[in-house]
Amino acid sequence: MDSIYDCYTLNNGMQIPCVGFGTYKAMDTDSVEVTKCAIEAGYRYFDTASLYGTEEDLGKAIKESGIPREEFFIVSKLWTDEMGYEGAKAAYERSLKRLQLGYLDLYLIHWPRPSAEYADWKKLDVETWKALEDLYKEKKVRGIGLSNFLPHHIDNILEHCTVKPLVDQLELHPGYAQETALAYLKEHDIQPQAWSPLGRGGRSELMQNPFIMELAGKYEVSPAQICLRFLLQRGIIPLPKSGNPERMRQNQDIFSFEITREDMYRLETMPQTGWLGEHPDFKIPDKKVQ
Ligand SMILES: NC(=O)C1=CN([C@@H]2O[C@H](COP(=O)(O)OP(=O)(O)OC[C@H]3O[C@@H](n4cnc5c(N)ncnc54)[C@H](OP(=O)(O)O)[C@@H]3O)[C@@H](O)[C@H]2O)C=CC1
Ligand SMILES: O=C1CO[C@H](CO)[C@@H](O)[C@@H]1O
Repeated sequence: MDSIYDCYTLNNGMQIPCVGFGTYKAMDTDSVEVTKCAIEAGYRYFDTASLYGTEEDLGKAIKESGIPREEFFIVSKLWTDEMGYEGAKAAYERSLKRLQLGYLDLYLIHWPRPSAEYADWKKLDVETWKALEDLYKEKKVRGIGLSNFLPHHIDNILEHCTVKPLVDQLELHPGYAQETALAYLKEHDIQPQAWSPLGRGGRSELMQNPFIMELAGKYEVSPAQICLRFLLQRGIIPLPKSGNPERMRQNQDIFSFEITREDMYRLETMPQTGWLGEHPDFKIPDKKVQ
């Protein structure tokens, strides 16, 4: 991988860029401007969701960029209150409408269950997946996948599917390595993607971790670049978000250095902070908590 334009090949033969741009909280600033800025910085892969409230502005920025649609890789996700066969199909149409696009490159189920107490999640997941399979078979979407699905959730999908998931988007960073989930994804040829790859950045625990800071000094890069390069070298697609042009640039400047095997091992085995966001079985986000 030499640049953010380089791609992995997914299990259906489709190409996916090795770095994406996250749009959650892009609404905190002017998200059309933020997205335009990210496009100018070179990003073409954008991650959104019906939850984020960024689909309309992302669509607007794409349109106004004048860059052909095919040069972008656009991913959205259906929220927990849009699950079920009919719910998922209708949600896809709403996302397309907000984005003003004719198709998405990937459409994902955002969470495997609507709440920790929701007992019948297996049935709901399969019904939702069937809708995504039909969208895929009808060629309305280029690819379909999962988000926040752990091995036991994916087992259920694999038992009932006719189309295999292409990707799974998980919280992944050096403080939360998720080895078991990653080994499972590798075994099943499902591409891992990292949400909150910077551990939510800013002055977070991860950005101030002494070992990450030591490596940043050694490689003459920032702590954020260490986190992103670490994911890249593990074959994981990071989806960093930034509203700041300098940090947008910095987050894609991760191809001119290589973390040694020894330092990779130290990063892989560093003390874990655990999950910072939510856990797919214990702490499920509420749509109102944005
Ligand atoms: N599937 C899912 O359930 C989830 C998916 N996601 C996706 O993943 C994306 C990224 O995750 P997110 O939670 O936003 O967290 P990130 O780990 O990407 O961190 C974003 C924060 O880091 C700051 N930041 C960005 N670049 C740098 C840098 N170089 N140095 C220091 N700080 C920096 C940003 O501030 P600033 O803007 O000021 O630069 C922002 O506050 C989301 O936008 C979304 O698309 C996220 C959560 C859950
Ligand atoms: O995608 C997402 C963005 O972050 C939110 C807050 O952690 C999550 O709930 C959601 O899944």
